Amino acid sequence: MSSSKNIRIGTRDSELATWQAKQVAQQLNKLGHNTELIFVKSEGDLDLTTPLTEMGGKGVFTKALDNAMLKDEIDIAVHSFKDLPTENPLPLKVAAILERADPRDTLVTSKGTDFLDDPDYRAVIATGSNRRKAQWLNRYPNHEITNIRGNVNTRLEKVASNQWDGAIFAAAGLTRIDLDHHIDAYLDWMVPAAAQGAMAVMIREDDGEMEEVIRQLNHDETALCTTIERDFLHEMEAGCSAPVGAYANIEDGEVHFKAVALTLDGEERFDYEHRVSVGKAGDLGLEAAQELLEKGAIKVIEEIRLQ
Ligand SMILES: NCc1[nH]cc(CCC(=O)O)c1CC(=O)O
Repeated sequence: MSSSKNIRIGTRDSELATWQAKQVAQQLNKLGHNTELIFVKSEGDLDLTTPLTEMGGKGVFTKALDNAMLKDEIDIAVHSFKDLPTENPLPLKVAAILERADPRDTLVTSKGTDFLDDPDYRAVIATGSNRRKAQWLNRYPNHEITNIRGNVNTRLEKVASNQWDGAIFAAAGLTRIDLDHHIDAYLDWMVPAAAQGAMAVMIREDDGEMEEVIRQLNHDETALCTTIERDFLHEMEAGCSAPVGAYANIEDGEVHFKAVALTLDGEERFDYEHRVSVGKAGDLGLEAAQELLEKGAIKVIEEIRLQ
């Protein structure tokens, strides 16, 4: 591809999405390509009142960018990989998965974390995610979860104004936009969302020229791990609103994979944990889903369908 033509990078206009798109622009600039950012508003950003779990779930943040790409208004789209549905019927594909940042969930509090040690304190914790809600209630059964929407900045303001005891955020989101000083605790015990902390770059399926450029940005280890996590999610037929977590990482040539599915009230959980050599990790996501469904996690999926 000639380096004089701009690569049109489509992104949502939130601070986090813009940061991520700029990151991709920088990497492309380093490879000698010119770039421009094109901002596209998504349904998920425009409607801030409907709970995410009721917005038709799949693709509320990605549909507008998909359409812009299909109409040839942009060449590539940058996404938080965890926001991308595992099923994509459109003639679009992921051409690169970038190196993952910190995958952990974190707690931001209004008055410190001491309340976590008081078993009688009935804390109110804000999150819009069923995965975070179910895992939190599993660990802190007498706490209350309140639903939230809105971008990272609005959610932080509400914690600061003491409306809640705390709210849960992805470490990667806060760190990328320099707000990680708000983090009061890293929730190492919480299993992250599939692909949390990773970015994906999408292209038109038939755009071979762009594919050659973009695939240079791929980070192989991140791609292997997030593929296992998303295979698991897909095989569970769980969708992004399910109380399901999945996290794979590579240590000493082995893939370590953890997956969890919980009932929405957090009372029941189904856990999977396994290590295999990198060469044998291809089917880990599928195996984990089959094992958990057999163990009883099918009820988690049925519960989410009835919602
Ligand atoms: N659901 C929105 C969303 N999509 C990606 C991130 C953070 C960045 C990432 O996980 O890659 C966030 C915010 C959050 O979960 O707190």
